[in-house]
Amino acid sequence: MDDVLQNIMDHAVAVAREAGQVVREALCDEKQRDVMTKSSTVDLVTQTDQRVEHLIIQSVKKKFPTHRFIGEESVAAGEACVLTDDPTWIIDPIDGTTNFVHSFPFVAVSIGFSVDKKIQFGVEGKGAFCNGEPLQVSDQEDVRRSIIATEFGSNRETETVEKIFSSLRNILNIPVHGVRGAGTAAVNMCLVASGCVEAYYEVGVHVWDVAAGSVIVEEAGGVLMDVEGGPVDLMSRRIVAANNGTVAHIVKEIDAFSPTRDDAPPTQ
Ligand SMILES: O=P(O)(O)OC[C@@]1(O)O[C@H](CO)[C@@H](O)[C@@H]1O
Ligand SMILES: [Mg+2]
Ligand SMILES: [Mg+2]
Repeated sequence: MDDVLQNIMDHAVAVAREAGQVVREALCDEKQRDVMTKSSTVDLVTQTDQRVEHLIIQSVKKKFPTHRFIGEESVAAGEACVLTDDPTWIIDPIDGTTNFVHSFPFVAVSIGFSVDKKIQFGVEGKGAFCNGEPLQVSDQEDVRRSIIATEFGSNRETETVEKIFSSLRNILNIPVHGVRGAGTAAVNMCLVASGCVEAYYEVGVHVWDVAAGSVIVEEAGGVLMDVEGGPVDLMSRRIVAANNGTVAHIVKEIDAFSPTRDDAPPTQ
């Protein structure tokens, strides 16, 4: 990794730790978990999400004034969600806000950094690490001996819920050892990277949920795919992250659909 990128990554790690501390403290303070809603009554946000995103963006802007941002809460406030070739920080200040609101203790501060529309950190084969320890995906080749992670998302339209359950039924019927969900895409992807689960899939994620996790999975030796096979498109809101190409064949069991893309022009 060149010095410039290393410098950017060091800053990302430092600001993620600072943000994590704010989230940790807010978990113990009911007032900081006061809930508001966004696209639906189950799409939650708190002042802490907004505060943490602000903290990260201000900190980065000070050091790298020309860089661009895609932040979950900035997009919710009306900013464009467009990935250009420019250096861009892709931020989910709290991935797992529902967990956070309920003190269910799995949340992540998710920060990805892209240049030329490619997530950069780790792409040079330097590996993925958790507190200095290298991460490695599971070597399991048999999907029947696998744990698969997924989520139910926040879209409760009948047709969407039917498709989610249809995929889940197909996967359970393989049969797999188990199905799990941490309530956060970023944590699910880190679980794939650390070998605790063999694969994670979801339709309905956003680019800020998966940008950082995608490179962590790849650097830990895993593969990314679209839910119908083929290359993943981080703006498509569909993802499969697996330990290897064999387990990634769960794509055959997924009842795929196409939510509105993250980079779709706003409707008038
Ligand atoms: O809203 P948040 O807490 O940042 O995102 C969390 C989450 O709902 O986003 C994904 C679906 O959009 C799910 O994987 C995950 O559970
Ligand atoms: Mg999220
Ligand atoms: Mg979030």
